[in-house]
Amino acid sequence: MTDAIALEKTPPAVTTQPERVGVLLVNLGTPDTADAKGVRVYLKEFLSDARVIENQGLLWKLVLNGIILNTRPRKKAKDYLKIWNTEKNESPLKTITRAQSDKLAAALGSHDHVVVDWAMRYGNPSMHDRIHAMAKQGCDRILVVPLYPQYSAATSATVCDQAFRVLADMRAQPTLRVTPPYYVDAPYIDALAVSIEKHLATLDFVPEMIVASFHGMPQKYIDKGDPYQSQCVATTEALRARLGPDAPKLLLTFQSRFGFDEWLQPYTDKTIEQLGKDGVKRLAVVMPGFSADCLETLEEIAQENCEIFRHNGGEKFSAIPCLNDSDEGMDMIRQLVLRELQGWI
Ligand SMILES: C=CC1=C(C)c2cc3[nH]c(cc4nc(cc5[nH]c(cc1n2)c(C)c5CCC(=O)O)C(CCC(=O)O)=C4C)c(C)c3C=C
Ligand SMILES: [Fe+2]
Ligand SMILES: [Fe+2]
Repeated sequence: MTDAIALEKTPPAVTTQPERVGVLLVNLGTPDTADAKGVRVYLKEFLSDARVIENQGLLWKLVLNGIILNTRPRKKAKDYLKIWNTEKNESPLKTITRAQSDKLAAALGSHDHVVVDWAMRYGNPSMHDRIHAMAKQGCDRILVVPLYPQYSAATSATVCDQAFRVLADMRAQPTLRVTPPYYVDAPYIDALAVSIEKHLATLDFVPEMIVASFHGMPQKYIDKGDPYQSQCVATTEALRARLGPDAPKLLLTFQSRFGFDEWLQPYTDKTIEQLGKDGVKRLAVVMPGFSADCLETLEEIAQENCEIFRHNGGEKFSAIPCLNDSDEGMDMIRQLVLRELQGWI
């Protein structure tokens, strides 16, 4: 015997609109406002996801609701304010993801039955709203594009979970495809190399080395089988090979540790501190795992880690912008999407 499912009455199975194909770019999410209230709402949704914090037991619920959500939002709101896009009154992650979506739509303009849109896994615009909007526009096929070059259950998998959750109460479901991780795809590695070379050419110094800093995760998730770390290693090796032997040495590290567990090592902040102490004077940092600049790149790396480096003897520091909506970054997304749309357009 199966439980009854409350299927929605709309949209109708037969639409008068032509069949369309949706392409939905999805990034992590970010608060709607740079104040404690906005950050609290966002963190509650984010940190209540069992893909992110796997043990959602009573102890975690007490820690989350009793401590984290009462202390972290105020502190983090101050950090968000430092990087906030005041013109649009939104977080940079939203501004950049929207720009990526607009530019991809323009690049795919010749395919007039393709609808490009963007969403956030946590917060707004929600995947629920954007998938329903696509269905209403007649998209009976949707390509979901998690904007994470390296797969992890905490990022890519939760996007898939959410997409299928949204479809769960639809009577006329669109067919879904999801782009795979692209951590060693040539267009991605090329785009990273070009963006690094372009950025270094704008500096008044040559870095002695480049730190390739990826978002970290608890070591125990890797021990249980998450392939994230090995994909970060593969990206770094491919990038090193692509940059060639004359480029500054590339050093792999992991940033953004959260909580008391052991996270992937070496830690970015400790490495940068040590490099300063060891006499390195000129440093650049690239963040290949982030498709768009965000709190973790603009505040944690470009501000906090720059301070750490200078405090420990470093002199020149530069955070290399993420691929964002740069020409090379957009060309990479376009190629990825066109490859995965094969047979649909
Ligand atoms: C256990 C907690 C976390 C895991 C696992 C995690 C993995 C992970 N995150 C990103 C990308 C981003 N994370 C961002 C912010 C952020 N991440 C965590 C925690 C975990 N992330 C928190 C609590 C926060 C919020 C800020 C804070 O309170 O410290 C962001 C930036 C969002 C923004 O608004 O700008 C991104 C992007 C990846 C790729 C990843 C898996 C490897
Ligand atoms: Fe994170
Ligand atoms: Fe952080």
